[in-house]
Amino acid sequence: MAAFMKTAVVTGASSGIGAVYADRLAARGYDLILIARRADRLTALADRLSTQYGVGVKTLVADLEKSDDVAKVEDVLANDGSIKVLVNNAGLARLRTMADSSRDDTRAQIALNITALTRLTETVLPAFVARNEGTIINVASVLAVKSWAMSSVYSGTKAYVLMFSRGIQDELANAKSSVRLQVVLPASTATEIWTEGVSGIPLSALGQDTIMSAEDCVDAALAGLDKGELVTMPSVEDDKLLSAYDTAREALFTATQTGTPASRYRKT
Ligand SMILES: NC(=O)C1=CN([C@@H]2O[C@H](COP(=O)(O)OP(=O)(O)OC[C@H]3O[C@@H](n4cnc5c(N)ncnc54)[C@H](OP(=O)(O)O)[C@@H]3O)[C@@H](O)[C@H]2O)C=CC1
Ligand SMILES: N[C@@H](C=O)C(=O)O
Repeated sequence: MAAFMKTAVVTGASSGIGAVYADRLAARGYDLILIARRADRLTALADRLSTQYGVGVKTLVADLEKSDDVAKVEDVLANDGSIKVLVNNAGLARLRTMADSSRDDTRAQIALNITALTRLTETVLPAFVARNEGTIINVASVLAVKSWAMSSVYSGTKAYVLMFSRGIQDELANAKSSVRLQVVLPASTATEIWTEGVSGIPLSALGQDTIMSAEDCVDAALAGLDKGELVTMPSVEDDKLLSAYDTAREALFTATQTGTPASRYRKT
């Protein structure tokens, strides 16, 4: 039975980008498991999506910064063979300098953006690989390739998401697997992350022409998925920039494989 059903899991579905993923995946006929902390938001979204699209929607209230709650989610995911898509979207930004950051802010970003995403990926990946089907979408950020003075920890977590995803993509390609992993790097998107209480920066402080709607972001990301992209940057017009970045990265890595110190470091 599970083989004929298709369920998508979306973390951080109670607002912003995650809520739009939930909507778009429901429109594509997926039953949903929606995860976040705010039960009221999840229930309201579940009611709307099940009515609008006629899909089954379950909600799972979990604080993914907490190991026990992640374990609860892992348990659900590990025992549901109908899961075909995991959107690792839940994320937290605390944009402030290290001097102004608390250790709790740092811990929370690492726990949610890195640890929970890794654990949920580890949970679904073996079953996807065994069935040779399934899609993981990891939401990183353009701040995976750029660190500001105020984004050291956040950028570090998103660089992890990018590199973690790229390694798994190589692994899947080497195994000629049909399992897909797409990593999405949104730029500034109009969501609740841009509030004093979350990132510490209100949306009004950003260049207004740099902000994308969450709907445009997710629709572009899904268009990238449909095109077979591994890395999708919804706001980048010139896609050659991404291939140039990858080429430079590969060239730099290859140049490290010499076994000898570079001449500028040798005593003359
Ligand atoms: N908006 C932007 O400019 C950009 C966003 N991103 C990334 O997009 C993703 C979605 O963020 P966005 O939609 O913008 O922001 P929102 O703040 O609107 O959404 C964040 C989602 O994550 C959930 N979440 C936060 N903390 C936890 C937690 N401890 N446990 C479980 N769920 C949690 C929130 O739900 P709840 O509070 O109910 O738990 C909410 O559903 C994040 O990974 C973010 O880093 C990347 C680049 C740009
Ligand atoms: N989520 C944003 C910062 O808060 C970003 O990634 O740009």
